[in-house]
This record gives sequence, C-alpha cells and structure tokens, in this order.
Amino acid sequence: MPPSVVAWAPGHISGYFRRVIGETFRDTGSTGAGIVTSEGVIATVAESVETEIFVLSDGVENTGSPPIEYALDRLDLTASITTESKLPIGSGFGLSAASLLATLTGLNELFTLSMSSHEIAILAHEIEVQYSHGLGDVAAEVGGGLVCRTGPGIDVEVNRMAGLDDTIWCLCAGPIPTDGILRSAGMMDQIASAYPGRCPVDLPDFLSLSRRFAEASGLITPTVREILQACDDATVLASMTMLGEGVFAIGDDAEAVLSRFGKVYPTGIAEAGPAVLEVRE
Ligand SMILES: Nc1ncnc2c1ncn2[C@@H]1O[C@H](COP(=O)(O)OP(=O)(O)OP(=O)(O)O)[C@@H](O)[C@H]1O
Ligand SMILES: CC(C)(CO)[C@@H](O)C(=O)[O-]
Repeated sequence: MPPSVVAWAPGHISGYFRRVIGETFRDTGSTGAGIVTSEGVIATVAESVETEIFVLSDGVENTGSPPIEYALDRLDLTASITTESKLPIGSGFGLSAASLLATLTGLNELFTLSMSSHEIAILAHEIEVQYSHGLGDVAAEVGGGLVCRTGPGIDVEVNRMAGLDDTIWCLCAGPIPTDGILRSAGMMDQIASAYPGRCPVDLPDFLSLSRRFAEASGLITPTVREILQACDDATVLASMTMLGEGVFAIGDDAEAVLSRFGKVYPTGIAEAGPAVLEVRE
C-alpha cells in the first residue's frame, strides 16, 4: 500500500447570507451566520501515478470532483483521493468546502507541502468562489461553533460561539445547485433584501433569524414549506438549509417531527476546524 493520509474537515449549515463581491476572490464571499457541523468530510489521500477521485456521500458512490481535480492541478500533484460523508452533497451542508479543506489538509501532510492552514483556506476559498460552489463556507469551516461572518473572505474576523452541545436534526428533500442560485442576479438581490443584518445572540436566535431570512428570500419550496409548517405546529424551532432543499431543527421533538418526512441526519456542532486524523507510512 502506498503512503496515505486521512484528514477531516467540518461541514457548515448556512442559516442566512449576503453575497459580497470584491476586487478579487480574497475579498469576495459573504456575510452571514451558520453552524459548523461535526458531521463533515473525511478525505483519504494516497500517492498515485494517476489521479483518481472517489466520492462516497450518504452511502452513494460517485467518481470525480472538478474542484478537487482543479486543486490538484494547481498544486501540480497526482493522487488517489477518497472523500466520505454521511451527509448528502448539494443539500446545504457546505460539503464542497469541507471536501476541499479535508483533501488539501491531507495532501499538505502527505507531500510535505508546508502550507499553513491559512494558505490552505485561501486556496479552498478561491476554488469555491471560482466554481460558485460557496461563498462563506470555507471561512466558517476553518474553525468550529456557531459562527457569524461580518465580512467576506477568510481574512476577516469571524465571531464564533463555542461549547454548544445541542444536536442539530437535518432533513434533506433534495439538492439545490448552489451555482445556479449564486449566478442569478435576481435571486441575489432578493437574498440581500432578506438579510437580517446582525449576528445571533444564541442558537435559538440564530434559528429565528434564519427562518425569517428563508421566508423573505423566496427560496422556500413547497416541500420545505410543508416540513416547516409541521415544525411550527409542534413548536419546534426550524429553518431551511442554505442552499439545499432541506430543513434543520433543534429541540426535544425535532427528530420525531422531521422523521415523518424522511431520513433524519443528526449532527453536533464542531469544536474545531480541519485536522489530520492518521498518517499511514
Ligand atoms: N464530499 C465531496 N467530495 C468531493 N467533491 C464534492 C463533495 N461535495 C461536493 N463536492 C463537489 O462540489 C460540487 C458542488 O457541491 P455543492 O456546493 O452543490 O454541495 P454542498 O457544498 O454540499 O452544498 P452547499 O454549497 O449548498 O452547502 C459538487 O458537484 C462536487 O463536484
Ligand atoms: C452561499 C452559501 C449559502 C452556499 O452554501 C454559503 O457559502 C454562504 O453562507 O455563504
């Protein structure tokens, strides 16, 4: 077996956001708030004469990942890469950013690239913005907690609320292609007008601000509406995952209410960002 490294990065449930377009990708991104999730992406990277990428997400295996392929090209590397996540792709869990952060963290260790965690984050953010796969997920996922980003990019101060032991219950009705929304000027205008303009004071406040944003953004689909209504009827705090056709909720009855609509994915709130888990010589 060739040498390999296993690395991890957290996911991110964005609750509300506003795009900010800067002069370069470094000051382009979003302001907003979200939950960095303990359910994220595990990347196993190994030396290989040819690049191969396997993506295992929510039990479904695919091959290939353009953003990861681009990252390898930028680093002039070939490698065998496998990413694994219990959460489904494209459903608002920030897995594109997490897969980049986990993969780059693993490659950095495997090939002794001597990249700092900040340099890894800069490259991941650039790729996210370039592919329109995300705006603020990398900035959120470099650390843990309930995060509030008051500026775009990863060189700005991020407010993090740590030590939260709540379980976040998530339900996914289907993917929403992030790039399609981010590339729509009309949607971006409506999203900007829905933006709350402040950071949450605690987790319940975050859910409440996110729900008001979702209602005003025009993004709620009929399926999400039905699920949110059931949560309202049961006095369960819930909102829509950005950007995915999904719902996230907290509280004692959240799992029971969401389970009526399909598979429920529980996650904790991460305490930290990307890390190397194992080095296999
Ligand atoms: N776990 C993963 N492993 C490898 N590549 C991934 C992974 N998740 C996403 N990608 C790549 O990123 C692309 C865009 O993913 P997308 O942004 O839609 O998912 P997401 O980040 O989970 O959703 P969101 O950005 O709404 O939170 C995918 O088409 C895929 O090429
Ligand atoms: C745009 C976005 C909602 C996609 O996940 C996220 O990157 C964010 O909050 O900026």
